[in-house]
Amino acid sequence: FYFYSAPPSFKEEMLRGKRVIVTGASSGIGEQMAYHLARMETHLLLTARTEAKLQKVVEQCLELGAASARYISGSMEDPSFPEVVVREAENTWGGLDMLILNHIGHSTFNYFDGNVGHIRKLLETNFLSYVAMTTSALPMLKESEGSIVVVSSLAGKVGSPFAASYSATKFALDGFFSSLRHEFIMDKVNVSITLCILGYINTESAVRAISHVIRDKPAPKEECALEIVKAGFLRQRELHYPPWVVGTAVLLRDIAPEFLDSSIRSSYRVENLKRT
Ligand SMILES: NC(=O)C1=CN([C@@H]2O[C@H](COP(=O)(O)OP(=O)(O)OC[C@H]3O[C@@H](n4cnc5c(N)ncnc54)[C@H](OP(=O)(O)O)[C@@H]3O)[C@@H](O)[C@H]2O)C=CC1
Ligand SMILES: CC(C)CCC[C@@H](C)[C@H]1CC[C@H]2[C@@H]3C(=O)C=C4C[C@@H](O)CC[C@]4(C)[C@H]3CC[C@]12C
Repeated sequence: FYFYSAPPSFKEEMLRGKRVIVTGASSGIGEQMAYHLARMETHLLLTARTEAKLQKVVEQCLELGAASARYISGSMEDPSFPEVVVREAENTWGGLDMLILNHIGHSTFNYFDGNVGHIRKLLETNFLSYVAMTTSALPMLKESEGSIVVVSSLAGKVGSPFAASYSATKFALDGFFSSLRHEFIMDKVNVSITLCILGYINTESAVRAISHVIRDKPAPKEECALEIVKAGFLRQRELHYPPWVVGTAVLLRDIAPEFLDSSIRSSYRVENLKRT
């Protein structure tokens, strides 16, 4: 009840003129967040690797009413790229109100194949780049008393088969950002950190990866994106979306872990998984 009781009221006008970075904005949930933020008349800096897609998303954002919209393309697998993105925001706006960390590198949905090198790369993209962007953006966020939004997953709160590497990078986010939140509060740094715990969402890449193995119906990416933007702006500690699925799983994790584990295992159609 504590988590899902009605949050303080949110009005779209509240975000007008805010300066926001969205990573992984060329598709899926990141793209949808960009559209919501555009309608709310924010200034947007979008990033991902694929320039052609970013160009289209930026055009659409301008049509929807963004105060301004631009992109910078590059890979978060490159350890120097996070700082490049933040510099771009600094040079164009001279400040920043919200940092939305959402991108993920490619991972396959299957048995762990022993590829340690892949985990190392995935940690760079899914975890270290989040830390690096936060570090570079912190002076600007302190000044604006802004917000950091970290997009994670149910697989970052409970273990799930066939996503071991991915899950490790998402658990790392919880450890790092939940510690940092304590420090901000103790140090009177007024920058909020919102950790978003998402269940299965109907983005193209997720549906392609798991629809043959998981029976559950995915939740809509448009609504998911709006809930993330709202939670970040309202400076909520965590977002659980969809609330019922994620709320139940997180609760069961602590009071009935073996029951949760067996329900997770039985939600997979393992026979449809091709061993690689
Ligand atoms: N969909 C789901 O079921 C769930 C999603 N989530 C989380 O939601 C977030 C968004 O997921 P979703 O929208 O489904 O993902 P998508 O695959 O749709 O989008 C991923 C984004 O990241 C970008 N990206 C990929 N590789 C890199 C890279 N090396 N460097 C920089 N950017 C990169 C992609 O663009 P490009 O290829 O152009 O670089 C794209 O914009 C993720 O954090 C994910 O973990 C959590 C739980 C469930
Ligand atoms: C109570 C239980 C039934 C809940 C089980 C939840 C399971 C089914 C859900 C919760 C989070 C989901 C994963 C996720 O976060 C993101 C991705 C990345 C995408 O590119 C490929 C799919 C993948 C691995 C999802 C796979 C399915 C997961 C584990």
